[in-house]
Amino acid sequence: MEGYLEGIRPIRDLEIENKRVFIRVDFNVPLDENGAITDDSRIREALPTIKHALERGARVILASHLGRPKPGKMTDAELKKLSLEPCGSHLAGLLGTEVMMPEDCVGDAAKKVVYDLRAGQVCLLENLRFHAEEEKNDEAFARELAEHAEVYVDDAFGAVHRAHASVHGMAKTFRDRGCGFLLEKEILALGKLVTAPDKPYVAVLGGAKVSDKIAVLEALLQKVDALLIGGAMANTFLAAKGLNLQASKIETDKLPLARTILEKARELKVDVVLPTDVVVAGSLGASSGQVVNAGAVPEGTMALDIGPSSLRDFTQRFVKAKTVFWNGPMGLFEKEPFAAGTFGVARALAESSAFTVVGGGDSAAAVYAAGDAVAKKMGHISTGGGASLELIEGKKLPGIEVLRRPE
Ligand SMILES: Nc1ncnc2c1ncn2[C@@H]1O[C@H](COP(=O)(O)OP(=O)(O)O)[C@@H](O)[C@H]1O
Ligand SMILES: O=C(OP(=O)(O)O)[C@H](O)COP(=O)(O)O
Repeated sequence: MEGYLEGIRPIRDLEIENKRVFIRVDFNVPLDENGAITDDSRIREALPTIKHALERGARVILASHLGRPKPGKMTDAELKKLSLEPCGSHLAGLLGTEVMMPEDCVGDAAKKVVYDLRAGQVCLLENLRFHAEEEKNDEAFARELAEHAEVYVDDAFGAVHRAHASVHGMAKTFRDRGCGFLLEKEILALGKLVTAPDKPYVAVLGGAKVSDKIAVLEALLQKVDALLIGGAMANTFLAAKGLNLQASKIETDKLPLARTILEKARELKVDVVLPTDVVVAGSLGASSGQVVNAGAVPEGTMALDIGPSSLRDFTQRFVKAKTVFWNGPMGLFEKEPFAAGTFGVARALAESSAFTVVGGGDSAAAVYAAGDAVAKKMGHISTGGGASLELIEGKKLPGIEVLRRPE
């Protein structure tokens, strides 16, 4: 896996005893309308790094963004909904220790909490994006954040594709900088898919939009032996092959691109497997669906899931595979009548002996929704949606590159 971790020191090699250690985490978790956390996996995944630092007597300063606040353009009440307070309280429960929470990430309030920390104590700064300077990678803001600590650790994989102050600008000011256990695990798992995947390598792509995933489709074509396409994305490909998908979600402006991708796949001898049957209904809110041949979608209906034959075709590909990457649901899996394809792929991957990597976003949520037993059997479930796709595309990510040190 040479390359991806080169020059990056893992936290276990950093001297952190009694030091003030800034750990950038990604606590950008989904919240319900009452502000309760609906999926705490990003917080749980950061625990090994936080515990490691606390057990070694570090003074731990955690920082994260939450959502996309627009400081100056949102009311105080709207901003308050994006406070990290629920994450801090939840973390305190998971750690069984107090988590101090200053009301800001910089300024006197933050400094007081940070400088009063004793060895083995932890604080969580307030949402970094309450300052517009965070997303602008503002130098002065980055310096203010950097003043909090002597060591910088990035464990926020979900945000490494952002050149923001807490991920990029401040990191380069530290001689002692490195990655946490989560970031290391993500880089190892996803980096292996880019550099040396065991073959046969199968990619399963789904979700709503071809346009969001063009770059990753093109990058994957260079690496994989088979590309299985489901979800609304498959509709566009089926339509590109001349099938009438009726009222299904299709990106008509992407039909030429889908044809180009199919052509390229033929040249590269990559098998593209599209659904042969689909589950259709008259509307997104329908209480049941009907399985039909992909070439016989009835007028006025839309394809909302892959059908059982398609699921069998897909599953068969996992049997011989040594590596599988999955991103994007196979259908409208949030609705029970259209969830079988997505959960079926999740269960089949759990049973497969291949090294299975699930890209973040909806596919990770679907794996967790399929149950603990399914999630535990995956090789790796990424905590980053956008970040995992950009890494798979082979892009250099600012939050990773900045951690490299030449010596
Ligand atoms: N056939 C379909 N018709 C309508 N919506 C679909 C279909 N297949 C998938 N979706 C929807 O696409 C969304 C996920 O798309 P996307 O954001 O591209 O995936 P991801 O978050 O995994 O990258 C889900 O909300 C899912 O319900
Ligand atoms: O949730 C995140 O991204 P993801 O939805 O692509 O996984 C990260 O926390 C980054 O957030 P951003 O896309 O608002 O910069």
